[in-house]
Amino acid sequence: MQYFIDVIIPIPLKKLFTYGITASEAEFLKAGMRVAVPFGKSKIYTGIVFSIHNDAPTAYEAKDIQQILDETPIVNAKQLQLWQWIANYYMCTLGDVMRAALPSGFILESETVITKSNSITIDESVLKDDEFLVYEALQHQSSLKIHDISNILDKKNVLPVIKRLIEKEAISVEEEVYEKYKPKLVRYVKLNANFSSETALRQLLDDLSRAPKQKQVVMTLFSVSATTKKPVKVSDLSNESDASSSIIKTLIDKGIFEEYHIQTDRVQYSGEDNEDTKHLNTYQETALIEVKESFKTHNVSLLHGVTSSGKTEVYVKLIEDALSAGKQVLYLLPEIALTTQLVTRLQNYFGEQVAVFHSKYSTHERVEVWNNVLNHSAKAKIVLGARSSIFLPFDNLGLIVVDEEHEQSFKQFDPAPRYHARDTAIVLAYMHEAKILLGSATPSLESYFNAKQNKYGFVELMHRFNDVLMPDIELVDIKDKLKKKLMKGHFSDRLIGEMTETLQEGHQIILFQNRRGFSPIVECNTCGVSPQCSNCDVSLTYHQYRHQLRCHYCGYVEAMLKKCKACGSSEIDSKGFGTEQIEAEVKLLFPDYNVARMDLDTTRGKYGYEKIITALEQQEIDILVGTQMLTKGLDFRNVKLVGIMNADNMLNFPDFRAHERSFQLMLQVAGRAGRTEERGKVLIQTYNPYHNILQQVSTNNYVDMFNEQMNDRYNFKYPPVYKQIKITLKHKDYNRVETASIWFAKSLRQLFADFVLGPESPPVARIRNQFHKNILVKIPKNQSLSKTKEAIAKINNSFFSIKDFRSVKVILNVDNF
Ligand SMILES: Nc1ncnc2c1ncn2[C@@H]1O[C@H](COP(=O)(O)OP(=O)(O)OP(=O)(O)O)[C@@H](O)[C@H]1O
Ligand SMILES: [Zn+2]
Repeated sequence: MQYFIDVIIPIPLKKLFTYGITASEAEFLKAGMRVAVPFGKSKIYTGIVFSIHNDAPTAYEAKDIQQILDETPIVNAKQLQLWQWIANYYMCTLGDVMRAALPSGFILESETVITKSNSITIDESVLKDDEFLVYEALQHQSSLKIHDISNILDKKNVLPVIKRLIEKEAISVEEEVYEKYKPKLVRYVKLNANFSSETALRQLLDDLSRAPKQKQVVMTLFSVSATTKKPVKVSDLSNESDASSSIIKTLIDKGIFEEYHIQTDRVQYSGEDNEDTKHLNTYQETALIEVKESFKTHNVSLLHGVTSSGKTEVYVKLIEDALSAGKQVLYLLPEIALTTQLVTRLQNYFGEQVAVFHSKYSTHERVEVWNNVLNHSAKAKIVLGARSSIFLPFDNLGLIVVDEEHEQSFKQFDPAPRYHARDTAIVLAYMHEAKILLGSATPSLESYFNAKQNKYGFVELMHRFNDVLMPDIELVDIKDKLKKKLMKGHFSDRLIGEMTETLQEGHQIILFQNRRGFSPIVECNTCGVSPQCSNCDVSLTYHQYRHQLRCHYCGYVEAMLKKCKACGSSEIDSKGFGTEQIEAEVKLLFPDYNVARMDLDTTRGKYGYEKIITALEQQEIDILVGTQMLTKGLDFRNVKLVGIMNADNMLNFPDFRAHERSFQLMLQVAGRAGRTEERGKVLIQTYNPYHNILQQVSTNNYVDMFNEQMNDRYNFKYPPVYKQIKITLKHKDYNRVETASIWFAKSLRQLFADFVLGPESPPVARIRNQFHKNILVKIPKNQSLSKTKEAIAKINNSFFSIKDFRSVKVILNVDNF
């Protein structure tokens, strides 16, 4: 009998690839293990075993695998099931999903770069001959590709050697990957078990009466362990008892204390201010009961709770329940909201059971969390993570929380899989028979719609914690202010007045400047030409700080012009305003106060964002100017005033969700004001104070907004009323992409008639020298989504059988909003 495996390879192949294995390999292998497999002429990939069977492929001769890389599966059956759902629903390949799902540390492949490990020096005698050859080569070259190593060793299958070298910590994969891989060990002490009986203990204290310092330390250990019920760090004990570490050492040497180590996670949990969970107020209590009640009839529930109502505390109670039922918990958040603020809050409740999963972590840190979840480690009972944490190897989920569920960043736009983490999490919860709670102060229309349709359970929490009033929101008409000459730069007299008062009272201020679609561009005052990116059809953005012009699409940079390239005039002006300019103006208006700025430029680096947040918390900053980043569920104690510099540019953004998003954004920023005792104040500057959305924002009227927007969605056939698939075609030759997109749209129209829109050139028609064309397919509720996708996939296949179109890139984006 012959044995075969179907393998997922991390490249976009339409089908799984079949390889031959021996009978004993067949016995050993399980789905979810990694194997090294040859592919194409000389490539080797890390693949995941999908299934084991006896059917030889008919279209090709199965090659043999090179090597088995795992002893036990690193991907479980539920994950493989989820991967299939994603590939199917989002119209991509299992290879695409695999690449997104696995931390890159798990995927060795031909393109992998190997470097010398710089952390330790290796005892060369432990290296086998082939290992030594590679190791030595790396003493002379800074990095090697896998095929270089193949050449050095003169054999094809080099992955086992590399794997051994990694295990011996002699090499690193992809520079940063292994450099930080050194578990941090923290010293703890406990009382030796010999003294656990009361008599033994009394005896010990008697014996120690002649060593009062030591006795004191023993007593402190007692009281500390009694209050925290957690492991006691040597450092904490030394602080608490005011004793030097040498006294603790004496106690350890005498066998009275036992010393032990715990490997701490990368995100340090500072067990110091160990809080018991807070008591819920009556509103929260009611909401909690209602959520539990809704879970009796629904798997998914939506918690609509106004800003600062204390949704987090409600989640905490639900998490406690899931944990005590022995289940795992996933707490999903938008990337940017994953700050120490929330991490610390949860760690105060759940200690080291919380693991954090974040894209700013090195792949090795991610591998570590992966393994902790896989092995049911006590350190990963709760995973707090961004989008990609839905891919972790859970096998026993009891609860998923999706906080800030309206956030757009849960959707991955590029590359494939173009999945939405909230929607995928719902499927994940279903597979585990777990409950899932979506929470937001400003729910997405689709979730609220589903709740109204009773597809989801629905719970409201409409009171701020502490009974603080919702902030007072005032609209300031800048057109009128301009006419009356009451504007200084971008600041109205109202805003300046409120700012002055707030600062005098010792409170802090947040100024919000939406950047999207309104970046500062440069224009020649003489001929009106503004410098364009040479690769993309957009104007370059002016960055004052570096005195540069940049393209936000491709990253192109040039120095700021001295003269207009078109007419040579030196009268060049910057139009529009970004955060930088607001910051500069504030500094002039309020020279005696500390001003800081938070946007993509100031928050690079792993902790860039957190540094600014901490500075604001510590009140080192009086006025913070920032973009969207400011909106993500942050909790500040002393911010009293929020200014929204210009509401109009977000409202006018060409997107069917622009109004919904503006509403969410403004209410979220407004929600940062007045979260403790005093009511906060929000000023919104606008040219159009009668705009419905602004009226709805100022009265905090979600329901009005919902009804009005839903009306538009019905009328114009948009989600959540219709489903939507966007097809983007790209090519460097405009004519080719145009012909191709016309062909594609025509084929679609034969099936879907009026529900096909386009092809259209997007507002930015050329990016990185590629021309784009978009086609939109709208799918009414009564039309089968899966049949529609099948039909599109078929058209896509015929498309690629046309020779002229083969070089055109086609992107399918399901739920592209
Ligand atoms: N039961 C409680 N006891 C004590 N403090 C509480 C309680 N509930 C909430 N708080 C405090 O109130 C503040 C707001 O709570 P939280 O951050 O959970 O609100 P939220 O609903 O998540 O708001 P947002 O949607 O704006 O993020 C926090 O500082 C929190 O510590
Ligand atoms: Zn560009």
